[in-house]
Amino acid sequence: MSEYKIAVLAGDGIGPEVMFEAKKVLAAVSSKFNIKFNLSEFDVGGIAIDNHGHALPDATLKGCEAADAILFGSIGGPKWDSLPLEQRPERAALLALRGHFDLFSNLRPAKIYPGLEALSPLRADIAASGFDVLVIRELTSGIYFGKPKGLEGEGEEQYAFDTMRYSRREIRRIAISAFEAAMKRGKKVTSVDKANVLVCSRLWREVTEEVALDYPEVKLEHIYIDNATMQLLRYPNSFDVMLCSNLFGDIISDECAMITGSMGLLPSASINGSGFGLFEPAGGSAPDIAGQGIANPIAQILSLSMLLRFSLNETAAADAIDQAVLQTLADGILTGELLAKEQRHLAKSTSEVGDYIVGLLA
Ligand SMILES: NC(=O)C1=CN([C@@H]2O[C@H](COP(=O)(O)OP(=O)(O)OC[C@H]3O[C@@H](n4cnc5c(N)ncnc54)[C@H](O)[C@@H]3O)[C@@H](O)[C@H]2O)C=CC1
Ligand SMILES: CC(C)CC(=O)C(=O)O
Ligand SMILES: [Mg+2]
Repeated sequence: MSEYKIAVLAGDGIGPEVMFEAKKVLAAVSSKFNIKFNLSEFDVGGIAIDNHGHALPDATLKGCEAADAILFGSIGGPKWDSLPLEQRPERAALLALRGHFDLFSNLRPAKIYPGLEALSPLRADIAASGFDVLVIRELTSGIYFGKPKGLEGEGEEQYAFDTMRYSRREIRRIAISAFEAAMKRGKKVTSVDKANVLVCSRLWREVTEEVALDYPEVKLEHIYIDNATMQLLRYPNSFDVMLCSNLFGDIISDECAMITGSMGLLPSASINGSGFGLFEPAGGSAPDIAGQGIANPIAQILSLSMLLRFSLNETAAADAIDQAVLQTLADGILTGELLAKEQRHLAKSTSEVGDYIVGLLA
């Protein structure tokens, strides 16, 4: 029997609600596929500040180091918004974890599920053309990791700055991730930048072109970020793999999530060079809906599937979860944000969606 250690960090807001469903799904695949999972749960984010005085306590970091993979919920919320940036959950825990484990390669797959075209906010004829994109986002450098500085000067001349910095090495390794992924998909990489104004983007283009030489079967295109946000809505099926820097990938992946119908459908995998990873929904702690039992658990459950596939190589279990999610959506078992106002009375709760998926895995 295979046996794995998973660090479970549910976090804040809807994090614990959707994590509860993912753990039910994990128990179901454990029985079905005879795999033993030893789960260790740790505080992270705002809850960790409240309980331990720090968003990423030592015990949490050590627990993650001891694990085969990390299943992460989401963190942050209004309660901790007024803290200095360096103490906020987003920087002190999430960016810290990404940096600590060198999780540079962030995979965010987004697709319109068959039969669910009407859930997409895209115009119907455009949605019908299909949408299946893998955003590959650089996750441990760029402007989120450049040293911030503020405040200097006085009055209206007071200023603050953030720094965007990319090395050739950092660009090369994320570009390789994108080309490798494209080889297994539609053999097209669209690199998103702002090379008409940013020097980092000029280097990004140059290195991406160099990497492309090793992948003659893959078509490389470059697009400016502003145009990319527009073309995603206009010709969504013209994209396959979108290669993005940290900031642009953050923005583009939220747009891709919404094209599929909801932020609550988009999982993500953040992986380092050794295959170790942290797996989390692409969205945040959704304070506007937290505590109501209405959050969509699918992004968290699909993040679990990515953990099984990418870090543990448990392909059959991952496939079974993906299949059960597809079936659930096709059967119309949907949380409220996926439904039109007049159909909201048909909405299922977070736990009803989780239970349905578990039922399909029995
Ligand atoms: N990885 C993480 O832990 C992240 C944390 N955050 C933090 O989360 C907090 C809230 O951020 P927002 O900007 O509001 O972004 P958000 O992603 O939490 O929410 C944006 C919108 O998507 C909806 N949404 C998100 N997940 C959903 C789900 N599973 N089911 C149904 N609807 C869902 C929310 O209700 C909201 O309307 C902030 O403190 C932010 O810094 C934001 C992004 C990522
Ligand atoms: C702390 C933020 C960078 C989190 C976020 O928005 C994301 O990873 O998508
Ligand atoms: Mg984001």
